[in-house]
Amino acid sequence: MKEEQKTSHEIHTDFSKELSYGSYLQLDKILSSQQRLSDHHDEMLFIVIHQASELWMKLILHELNAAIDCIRKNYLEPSFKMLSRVSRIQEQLIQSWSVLSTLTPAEYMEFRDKLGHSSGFQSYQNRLIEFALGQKQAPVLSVYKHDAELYKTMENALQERSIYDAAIQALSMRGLPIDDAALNRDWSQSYEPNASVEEAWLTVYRNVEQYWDLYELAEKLVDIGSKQQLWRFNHMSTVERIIGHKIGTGGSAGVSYLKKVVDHRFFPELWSLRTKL
Ligand code: HEM
Ligand SMILES: N[C@@H](CC(=O)c1ccccc1NC=O)C(=O)O
Repeated sequence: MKEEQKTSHEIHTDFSKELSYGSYLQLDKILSSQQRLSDHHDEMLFIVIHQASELWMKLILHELNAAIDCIRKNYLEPSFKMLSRVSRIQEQLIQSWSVLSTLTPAEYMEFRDKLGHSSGFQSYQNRLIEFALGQKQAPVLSVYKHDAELYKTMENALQERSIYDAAIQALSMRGLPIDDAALNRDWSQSYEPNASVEEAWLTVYRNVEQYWDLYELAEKLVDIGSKQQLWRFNHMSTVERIIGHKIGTGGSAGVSYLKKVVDHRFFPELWSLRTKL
């Protein structure tokens, strides 16, 4: 005789000793971390958007750092999957501006004064992503000087090779001539464009059948660099929509500062080569 069908409810009823959904995901911690400083309804949106963004940034860093390790070992193929994932996460982050733009200036002004001098400028995960993508700015570390452990972590991250430094090393490992200045440099400094690097990428783009993997790497970097700029642009325009040209809580000029940030280009030769093709 056929065994009587059990409903999904009957299969597991005693969860008391087992790992549960909530304990595995530590939802007690995550879902008790939305503490509003005002009793204004819209502050919840503000907190959740930031927390969700920081979680996605955590995953971006996890993927980017693993991709850098792969590229440095010349395992380009495995890095592609991670870099594609980074790109998709960036799309999620870009989408979050659409949710935040439902916050009107009047709603934000209800609780903005509670934020004091705190600001996204202090997001260390955002700085770690910028460092991993090659935008090294030592002065931004000064905001962490009151936290010795974090300061040390950030100083160490500043000294690490970026994904672009790893890609340039991969060009060299493939026999493409690269100036020593681009291969052995002070990694804590932002990368300066170099003619030999542009020439090497041009060789890759002109001979794709011979350098297919480097070509794919380059295009993945362009995807990530342009999405990072798109995130910055959408941040700037959402901020303008919400606070106009008020100065920032972090002490910057606000939107005019954010406009300058948008101008920064990651992976410069991957852009300059396009005019020469
Ligand atoms: C009402 C919403 C928001 C406003 C009005 C706003 C405003 C600003 C302003 C004015 C700055 C410049 C620094 C300062 O003087 O404070 C800034 C920086 C920043 N914000 Fe926001 N922001 C908002 C939402 C967000 C969200 C949702 C994120 C996501 C994590 C974010 C991340 C950042 C980051 C990373 C910076 C540093 C940018 C840089 O220095 O390159 N912001 N924001
Ligand atoms: N800089 C913003 C404040 C702000 O947006 C903010 C404050 C605390 C935590 C995260 C923030 N988000 C991004 O900058 C402002 O000037 O209104």
